[in-house]
Amino acid sequence: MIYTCTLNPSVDYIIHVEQFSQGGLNRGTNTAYYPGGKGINVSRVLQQLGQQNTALGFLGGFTGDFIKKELDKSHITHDFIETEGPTRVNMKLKSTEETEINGPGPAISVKQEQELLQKIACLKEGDYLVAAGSVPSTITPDFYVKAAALCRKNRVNMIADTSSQALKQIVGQEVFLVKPNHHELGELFDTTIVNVEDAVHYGQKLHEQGAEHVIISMGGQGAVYVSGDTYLQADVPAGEVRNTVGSGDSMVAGFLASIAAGSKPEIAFQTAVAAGSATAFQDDLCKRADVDSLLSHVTVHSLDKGRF
Ligand SMILES: Nc1ncnc2c1ncn2[C@@H]1O[C@H](COP(=O)(O)OP(=O)(O)O)[C@@H](O)[C@H]1O
Ligand SMILES: O=P(O)(O)OC[C@H]1O[C@](O)(COP(=O)(O)O)[C@@H](O)[C@@H]1O
Repeated sequence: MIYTCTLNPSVDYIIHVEQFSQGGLNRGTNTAYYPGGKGINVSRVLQQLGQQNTALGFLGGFTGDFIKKELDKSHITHDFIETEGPTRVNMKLKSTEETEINGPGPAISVKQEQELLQKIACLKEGDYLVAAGSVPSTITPDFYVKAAALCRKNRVNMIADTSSQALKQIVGQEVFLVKPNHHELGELFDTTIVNVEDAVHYGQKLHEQGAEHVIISMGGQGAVYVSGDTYLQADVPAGEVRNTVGSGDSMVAGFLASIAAGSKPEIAFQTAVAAGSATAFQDDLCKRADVDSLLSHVTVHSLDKGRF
């Protein structure tokens, strides 16, 4: 069984403004609301790709109700812990540039945090837990480390997609997959990742420190995969980019859906890139048909390990 865990979900509010003027009155041309937060995005794409899963985490208020209704509409099982305050609204402003404003999210009590850890402690051998997104400031900063310890104890495959301090803490833990983007990877090692060589070099370090599979996404420059003796690089297919919010989450879902269906890592990586790009090429997250039609346009090359 696959579980996703979103500590700080969001309603993603997309607003298009033709010429954004800072400090002025701006009127949007079109708007949309999507259930968001990294784990929830992974749940939605997994469902599209035929993998039933359960979404865990914290939700509250009218925004939390919206997310639950949307998940119900998509037939995604969920088991959230209710917060008193409302789930945040993250604004994604589309103008000549993409600007994101992600809120802090509601307060979470120690009791609520314990409740979630108890749910994670009940997962069974062979299950997958996708722990994705930022850790709210009101819970213990090492929440993902605690989750990783429970997963290791119960032989649950943990996937971590996070950034900043939470990513730093997960390094050194035995996890199934980590998927930083190249900015997050650079921040982690206090460097700048400019090319595939850099991505492989630092990806290797994550693998050596406990991550079985490592994917480094590089936006329009494609992605790199590192595990054992397998080093792969993929280019992105051609297409018109409409909205990259959720592309990274779609990659995680693409990889996991493919692995859970019994594919080899090469195919799972190709599916991951197809799913990431399929999301980038439309307003909402990708649909199964989009991923299927992009798959053959994603070229995956083996990289010679001796080069690194
Ligand atoms: N400009 C783009 N063109 C095509 N695909 C893209 C583009 N930007 C992102 N993607 C797809 O989405 C994946 C994840 O994007 P990235 O921005 O690196 O992740 P994140 O959303 O985690 O920051 C990429 O590997 C690629 O497959
Ligand atoms: O938990 P964080 O880091 O604030 O991120 C939450 C945001 O990330 C998203 O999950 C999108 O993530 P990606 O673009 O990295 O795939 C949005 O849905 C949400 O608004």
